[in-house]
Amino acid sequence: MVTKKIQLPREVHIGPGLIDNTGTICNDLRFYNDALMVCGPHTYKIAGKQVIDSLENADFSVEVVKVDSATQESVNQVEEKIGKAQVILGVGGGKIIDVAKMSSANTGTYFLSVPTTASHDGITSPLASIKSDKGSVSIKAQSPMAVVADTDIIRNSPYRLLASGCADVIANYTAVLDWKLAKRLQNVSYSESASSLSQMTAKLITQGADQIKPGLEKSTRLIAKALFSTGVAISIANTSRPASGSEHLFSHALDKIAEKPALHGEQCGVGTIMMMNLHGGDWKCIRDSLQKVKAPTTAKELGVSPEEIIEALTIAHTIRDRYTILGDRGLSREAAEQLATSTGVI
Ligand SMILES: NC(=O)C1=CN([C@@H]2O[C@H](COP(=O)(O)OP(=O)(O)OC[C@H]3O[C@@H](n4cnc5c(N)ncnc54)[C@H](OP(=O)(O)O)[C@@H]3O)[C@@H](O)[C@H]2O)C=CC1
Ligand SMILES: O=C(CO)COP(=O)(O)O
Ligand SMILES: [Zn+2]
Repeated sequence: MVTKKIQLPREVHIGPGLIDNTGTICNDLRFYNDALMVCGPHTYKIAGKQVIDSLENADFSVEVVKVDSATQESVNQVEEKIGKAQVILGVGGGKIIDVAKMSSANTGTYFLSVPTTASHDGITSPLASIKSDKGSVSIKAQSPMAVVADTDIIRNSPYRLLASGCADVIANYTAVLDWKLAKRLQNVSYSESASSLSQMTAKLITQGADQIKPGLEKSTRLIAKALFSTGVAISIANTSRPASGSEHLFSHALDKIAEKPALHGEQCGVGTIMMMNLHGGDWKCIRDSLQKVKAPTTAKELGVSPEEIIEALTIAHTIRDRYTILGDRGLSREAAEQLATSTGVI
């Protein structure tokens, strides 16, 4: 009988003003004395200082590492500062959470996920996306012991980041189609429950798209919960497959070649339009949902050139050894141009 281990967050705290409870949440988890906080230059000001105050009020001594990319160098930088810390807190967007997640796993330290926005579905997942010149790899790290999601901070984050989070969830549609295809053609390991949870979560966003508005607590909660449950799907699958397929390969390719890439979720959303077209599905419905939540649907809105879109489409299949609708040979230049044109992306 095949055995399986599913790692999930132990506690998920969501609500307004929760950031000030970070110290007591840590104590309740039996963490004391030393903590290491990872944040970015912006998120330090937005939430980092409050996290430090809360931890110091709970008698922690806090070390801080500021990083600006989700690279191995950043992970090393955090690991060098680990000292006697029992817990690493990632306070920020996706790249900060990935660096904290990876360095905590490498050093046998616990991890707390403190999202300052709802832009990506790595908040609760056990995998970290680490970047290098060669592209992006998805590495097994660990799930957070707790998530502390302060909806005041998330609600007040730039709406563009929240729309990007919606698009990262909408990408689940093509990710699941790619996963099913890979199961049929390559017999890859597949989980029906992870796949169903991922699809159902994407539906929550597309069916609720009309209600998603900037500044609303209710919208913030909907997006955050959708990102959490996508993370749970990733945990169940033990691979990012339920949330990352050809549309993500396209986004990772853009990150590699574009002069000024857009946000992760934004690129994945545009990728979903095109990959859904390749799957023969209802790509117009994907585009309309993205438009409703005010996420980009064109190269112009992403701020990348038509040429960069075409190039990313032609190299996307080389990014990872992950079978998708792009097949082994990927798209020819002509096919890529036709796809981007016929879906209105360029
Ligand atoms: N592990 C996983 O399963 C997953 C990982 N990812 C990864 O996550 C990353 C994408 O995450 P994303 O959050 O889009 O990008 P970033 O982490 O790059 O964050 C984007 C920007 O938003 C800023 N920011 C964050 N919160 C706030 C706020 N409250 N107010 C103002 N600015 C804020 C950040 O500040 P600062 O400069 O201070 O950091 C940063 O400049 C990618 O690297 C992607 O691969 C995505 C999905 C799943
Ligand atoms: O972005 C992700 C899911 O939304 C993580 O997936 P990757 O495996 O593509 O890094
Ligand atoms: Zn993603």
